[in-house]
Amino acid sequence: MTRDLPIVEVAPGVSVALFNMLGDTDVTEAAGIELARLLPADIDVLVTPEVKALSLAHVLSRESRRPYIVIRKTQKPYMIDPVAREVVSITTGKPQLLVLDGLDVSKIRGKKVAIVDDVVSSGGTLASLRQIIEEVGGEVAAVVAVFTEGQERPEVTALGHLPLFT
Ligand SMILES: Nc1ncnc2[nH]cnc12
Repeated sequence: MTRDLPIVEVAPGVSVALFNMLGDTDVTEAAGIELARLLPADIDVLVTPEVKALSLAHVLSRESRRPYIVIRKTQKPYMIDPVAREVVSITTGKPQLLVLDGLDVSKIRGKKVAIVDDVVSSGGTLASLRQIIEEVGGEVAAVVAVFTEGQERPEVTALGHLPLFT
């Protein structure tokens, strides 16, 4: 399976080969099935940030038979005691929020968690996700992504690596 990735400038002097799985059923299915094979057997729950990795988390959940929790980018009125962290992501450039609904805390506390993302690049999102998960008593036992980008990330289980153009 091949895709041509457009080179997009996301900040002055920083360009990425943009990988957007949203709406790409074939890539999402293939990547989810492959990553499910690489998932450690003792993982209890998957945690994913909205929105680009959401359908990947669905496939991983189905394949691994583990539930998944979505960390939102905005706080919703229906959330109970939300846990929030600010993050600066490479593709947005602006500070954004990551918010865990308090209702999901009990699904993470005391559990072995795998973080699921599409691309791990600067690691900003990953660091904030870790903080939220650890703050509510979860253990991050794996990080899985379709691609790492830029620097090498031995702690991330990925299917490939993308260059960062600086
Ligand atoms: N190359 C990329 N494509 C999509 N999202 C990204 N986030 C960071 N790098 C990215």
